[in-house]
Amino acid sequence: MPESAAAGQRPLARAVLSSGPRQPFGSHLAAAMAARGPLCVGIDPHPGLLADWGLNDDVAGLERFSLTVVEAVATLAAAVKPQVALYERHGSAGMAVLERTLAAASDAGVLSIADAKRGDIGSTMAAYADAWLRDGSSLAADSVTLSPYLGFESLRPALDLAAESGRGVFVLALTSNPEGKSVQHVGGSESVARRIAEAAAEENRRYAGAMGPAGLGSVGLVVGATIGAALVELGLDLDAVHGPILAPGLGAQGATPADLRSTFGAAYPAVLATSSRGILAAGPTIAGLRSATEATRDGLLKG
Ligand SMILES: O=C(O)c1cc(=O)[nH]c(=O)n1[C@@H]1O[C@H](COP(=O)(O)O)[C@@H](O)[C@H]1O
Repeated sequence: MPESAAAGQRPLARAVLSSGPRQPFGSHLAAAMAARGPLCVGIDPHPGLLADWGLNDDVAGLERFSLTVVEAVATLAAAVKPQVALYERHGSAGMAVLERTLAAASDAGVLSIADAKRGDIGSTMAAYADAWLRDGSSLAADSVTLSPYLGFESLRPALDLAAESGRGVFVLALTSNPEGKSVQHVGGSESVARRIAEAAAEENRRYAGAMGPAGLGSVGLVVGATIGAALVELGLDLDAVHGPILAPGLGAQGATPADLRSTFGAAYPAVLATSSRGILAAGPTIAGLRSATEATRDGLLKG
């Protein structure tokens, strides 16, 4: 029996785990990206996609959709990213489907990123951390997206619990939506986004000993593939972060693999590109989803 299952915990994605003690999330992700390529498949069960797949916009449709995506891409993608809002809109039964989706991803050996974008004052943040990052929680994923709008340090309970439990976080820095600029670019050369990147770098330095040979920390950033020249304009040094960069915007939001390479430059090896609708539109067949995933991944590898 795997050591973590023996301890009564739901195991991290086993396929990318080497044997031995639990490793930090950044090491798992680096290994998964090296083995499978730099693609995360977003699981976004939008009502329109459910309809296109011939499914009802209900809990049964949600479950069929989610488990089909996991089955199709688990051996091809470095990670899957269920979008929490699209489960939450179905109420408690929808959240139960999310739990089963996370469990299915773990069983299938693919890392999970719960796209929950959580952020609150520290005492409440501790409860969010318990939900998404604590061993034994039915919603615990391998990592979670966090919003630092209440201040990076307000995320402390999640940062500490992630480090303690071998999980990871992705903190929003430069988001893919055009409105993000109105907050994230404020401050010019001392921009909000730059402060977030510096705080993430500092956090990864604190846990540098746990980084593993691949050198990826477990505190990642979210930086959209659609941001154009913002990294240069704002002076963000993503190399110094030493963590994974989750890059949404590929496909449905218009970014191409070539955009990713030009946007991220020397930091590209740390970039985990994520696409949801661009791949999900190829369903409902497993073969369709697999071929869209492979084509997207190959595009990223070739640039
Ligand atoms: O944190 C995210 O994943 C995220 C951050 C961001 O800046 N932009 C962004 O699109 N996302 C998420 O990434 C997914 C993008 O979906 P597609 O546009 O369909 O590929 C959605 O689930 C968004 O919520």
